[in-house]
Amino acid sequence: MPLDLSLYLVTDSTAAILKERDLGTVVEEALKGGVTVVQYRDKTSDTGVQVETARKLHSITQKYGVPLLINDRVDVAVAIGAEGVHLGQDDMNIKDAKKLLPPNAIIGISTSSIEEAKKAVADGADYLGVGTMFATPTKTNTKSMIGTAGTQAILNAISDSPSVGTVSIGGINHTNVQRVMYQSHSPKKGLDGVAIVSAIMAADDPKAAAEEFAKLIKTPAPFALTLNAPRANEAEALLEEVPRIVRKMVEVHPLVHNMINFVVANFVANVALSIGASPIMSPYGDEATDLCQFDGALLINMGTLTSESISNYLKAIKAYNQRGNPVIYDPVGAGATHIRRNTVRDLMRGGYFDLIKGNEGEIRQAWGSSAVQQRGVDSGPSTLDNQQKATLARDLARRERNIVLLTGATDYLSDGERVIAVENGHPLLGQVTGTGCAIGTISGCFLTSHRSDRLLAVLSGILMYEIAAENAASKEYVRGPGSFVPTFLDELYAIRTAAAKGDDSWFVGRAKVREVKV
Ligand SMILES: Cc1ncc(COP(=O)(O)OP(=O)(O)O)c(N)n1
Ligand SMILES: Cc1nc(C(=O)O)sc1CCOP(=O)(O)O
Repeated sequence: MPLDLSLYLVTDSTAAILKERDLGTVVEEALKGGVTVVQYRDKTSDTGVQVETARKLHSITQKYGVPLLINDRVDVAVAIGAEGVHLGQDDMNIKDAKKLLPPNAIIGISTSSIEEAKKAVADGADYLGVGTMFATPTKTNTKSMIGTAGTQAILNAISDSPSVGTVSIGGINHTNVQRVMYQSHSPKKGLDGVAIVSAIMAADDPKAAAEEFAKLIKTPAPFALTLNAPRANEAEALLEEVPRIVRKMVEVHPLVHNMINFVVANFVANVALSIGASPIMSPYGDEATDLCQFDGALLINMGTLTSESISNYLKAIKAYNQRGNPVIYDPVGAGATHIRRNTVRDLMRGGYFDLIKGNEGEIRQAWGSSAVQQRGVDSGPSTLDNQQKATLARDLARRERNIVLLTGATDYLSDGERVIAVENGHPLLGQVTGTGCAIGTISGCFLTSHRSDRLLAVLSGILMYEIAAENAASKEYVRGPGSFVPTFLDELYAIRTAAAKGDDSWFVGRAKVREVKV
């Protein structure tokens, strides 16, 4: 029987999940919906009951040509002639199980670390259950929550073993399954499938639930990043495109939905209006289901975080992710408090960000560096040299499979392959609140209007913004931050007006951009 791990059902006979229903009926409905493997998992029943139940399930799975695996109990698998077993780290080891099972039996093993995964591969496992992906009420005594980043690290570590299958388990549902598959992918090895308990077993209609999973697994994530192959003289090649991308953004007149801190909301809305976009400021997560229908971008800026913010952010991220519209994350003050550090972790687990934008301290926190302690929202003294900043931006973008912008006197922008350094801008930008936050909004406008190369889209936005700042600062009547702000808005408006007329002279010879090799 061929092993297709793509939609792997793990049974659960507890009242909370199975309710009053018959296990065999629920499993059969799930099989009709497209489940490709069934694991009978029962941690409490006596051996006799397990053998009887497993035999009944086997008669059902055989009708659908789908393998039945038995959780933990090699003896039960042997007794009923099941296709294989799924073993935990504390169960019988693979070598002993192989002695008891027929030669072609499938053996899977639970793994939550690189060491466990490598050992399982060396011991001859056919596939690995990799988890726990996300927290789940189905199993609360899980060893460690590894998320997509931990899963990707495990896949990377065993990428020289292409024949070993992998499924992710824990908290996977219809909303996150595409992101789990997409963001867990390491350069050489991806997941073969997902293992699901409650999202199918507890569903009112297990057949429909399985059908929906099967469809989602076959379809690429709506936000899947197309990596444009680096070209010779990459920075120059990108620059040629910038004026056209700015013109396009002005024509599209994108909507940008800002969930932004109250300190800067007014300034940021004015920046968006000046460039020709349509801003809406809405911190209310339930509104996102309507707002995302306008196919604009969502900005999450957690500058003035409150106890309600996180659930509102997660609702909005879910709505925009499902629709495939861009989501930008500005983890303001990410390392300042333990609440913000946890929020970064929870939001990154909770949804996909097309762009993560932040200063050095914030990007290091998003990466998961343990020793980040920010004072307020400032980055604090830099501990990284320029090459290390470029590498950090590249590594985070590669791991998250998105775009990362690390801001500073020099901005580093990466899609995980290319790294572009931008040295435009003016010191007065650092004297006004909201100028950094507005880059998130600007990026949203450009990501909405140019979707085929997200790095180029963000680069175009930064250049429009920072060249306008230089133009404003150069006016003789600008004496400091107070006169800079209105002049800056005027200069953004001037570039937007020129672009609308097809006049690209604002850009000629102005970009200070280079490619960084890391
Ligand atoms: C595919 C898959 N992966 C992991 C598990 C682990 O669950 P469980 O049996 O509860 O735990 P351990 O026995 O591994 O400690 C699974 N059942 N299936
Ligand atoms: C059985 C199991 N094993 C896990 C692990 O991490 O090893 S998590 C888990 C439960 C998964 O249930 P649900 O799909 O309902 O979240």
